[in-house]
Amino acid sequence: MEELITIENIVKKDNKGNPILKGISAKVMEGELITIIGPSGSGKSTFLSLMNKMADPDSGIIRFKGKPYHELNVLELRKKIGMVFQMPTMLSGTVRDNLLIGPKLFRQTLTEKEIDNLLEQVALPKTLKDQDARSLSGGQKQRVSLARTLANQPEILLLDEVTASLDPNSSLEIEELIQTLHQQQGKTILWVSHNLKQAKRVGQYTWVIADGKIIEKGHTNEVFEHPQHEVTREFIATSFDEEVENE
Ligand SMILES: Nc1ncnc2c1ncn2[C@@H]1O[C@H](COP(=O)(O)OP(=O)(O)OP(=O)(O)O)[C@@H](O)[C@H]1O
Repeated sequence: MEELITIENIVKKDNKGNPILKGISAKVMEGELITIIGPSGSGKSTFLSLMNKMADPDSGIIRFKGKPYHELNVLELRKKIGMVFQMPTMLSGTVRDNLLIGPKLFRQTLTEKEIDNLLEQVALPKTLKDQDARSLSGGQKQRVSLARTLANQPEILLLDEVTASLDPNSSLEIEELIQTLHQQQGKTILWVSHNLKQAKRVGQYTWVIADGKIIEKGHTNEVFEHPQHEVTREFIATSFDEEVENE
């Protein structure tokens, strides 16, 4: 399997010069589904935002298929490495209009059949394409948001807490859709999740980010069942307790 993203010792500072990411190195291989967990404020979202060049590291290098990010066209990169966020933002217009946004950036369009296929991939009825996107439910908006990213046929999906704003049923449905994309289409996925049960359920590999560093990475079951790092042990124990209390 090809090495898609290579991350070499990246440091990212906040606007006051304090480091948020303190030297992260890692590799993402084609077809992997990696869940990223860690305490609040540890740098997970910042890390993900560097992966599709929404921000640049202060030092270190990120490569896509061996090519440094700074040599790549940003739009092309974001087409190949798509991102979905916690809060699905619908632009004004219909579901169809929203799905056409990405291709339009490349002076391309989608046929009705392609639109139908995208809706099918995210388990939305075709009839929804003429509906005002802003009138949809939270779960439907997140599906459209996912379909909008898929319209660019990305090789990698970056998911930042994509089920956190959804009710438990919608959350599970989105989770299943993403797993299907991984299993049936072999999509490579980096998935930041606060929900540890979800991170454990869906992950093939898990990275733990704490205080701006990856302190642990490995097969998901290993990381959850036999964490090597004391911070991981504590984080998993306390977070699972909180999740149980919140149910
Ligand atoms: N643009 C910014 N300017 C200044 N500080 C920032 C900026 N973005 C993030 N930070 C800080 O960097 C740290 C890491 O934030 P980040 O959102 O990446 O963490 P996180 O692990 O995703 O947190 P959470 O789990 O709560 O979403 C935090 O202390 C945050 O306040």
